[in-house]
Amino acid sequence: MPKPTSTPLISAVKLTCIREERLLFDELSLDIHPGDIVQVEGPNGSGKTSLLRILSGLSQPYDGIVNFKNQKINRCREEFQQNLLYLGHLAGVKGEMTAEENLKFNLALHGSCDNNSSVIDSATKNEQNTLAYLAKVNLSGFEDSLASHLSAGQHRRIALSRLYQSNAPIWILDEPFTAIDKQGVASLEALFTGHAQRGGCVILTTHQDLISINPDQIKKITLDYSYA
Ligand SMILES: Nc1ncnc2c1ncn2[C@@H]1O[C@H](COP(=O)(O)OP(=O)(O)OP(=O)(O)O)[C@@H](O)[C@H]1O
Repeated sequence: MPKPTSTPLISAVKLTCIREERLLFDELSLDIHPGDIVQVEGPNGSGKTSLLRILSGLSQPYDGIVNFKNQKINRCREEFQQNLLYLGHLAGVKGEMTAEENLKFNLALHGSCDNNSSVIDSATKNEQNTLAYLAKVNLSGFEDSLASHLSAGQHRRIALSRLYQSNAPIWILDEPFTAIDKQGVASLEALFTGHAQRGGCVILTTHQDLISINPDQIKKITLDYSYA
């Protein structure tokens, strides 16, 4: 397990967020280190998505700074984005493409996490990878189904396959368990634990408890309207 004294992957310094003239959080500071699993919790509308988008650099805070390895993310945007996997509510699944085409599209867009692909014809390798990732998210047999014809949970699983495809150490995930069944949630929790053990970090929102992750390993950030 990486030492807690390591350089934070992300540090938020005195973040303030105001939406529709409502203060969602004020001077929120946190350090997220390799090995951390951070659960952002709070009622609907309390600002969880807003916080995740700010930490990802997709939205600007009213005040405060987000750093990647002690550097402002605005000053190292490209490097930060290479180190980040952000999955939002919609997560970019294309309904008019099949499950397999969606994964191939993502591989083309974001690349594969297989570093040995240069020794094998990359098209063949990507084909194999795509099928392997579909199997990991339990979508074997649905390769040729249009994403728009799949169930909500299967649709979500296509989005979640990016977790297997990505090399990025920082995972920021907005409601990753939405529409996912119990077994799928358990697999995701195991994936998060493994990712943290390998020196990555996971920042997620969820309305449910993380049941198979050691509670001592979870940092909780609670947004609770206390400033509303
Ligand atoms: N781009 C925006 N412009 C204006 N208001 C916004 C914007 N994004 C969010 N809000 C408002 O900010 C508040 C917090 O929204 P946010 O989506 O961050 O909450 P949340 O805690 O993620 O909610 P939920 O649990 O329902 O997903 C809401 O009242 C929302 O209407």
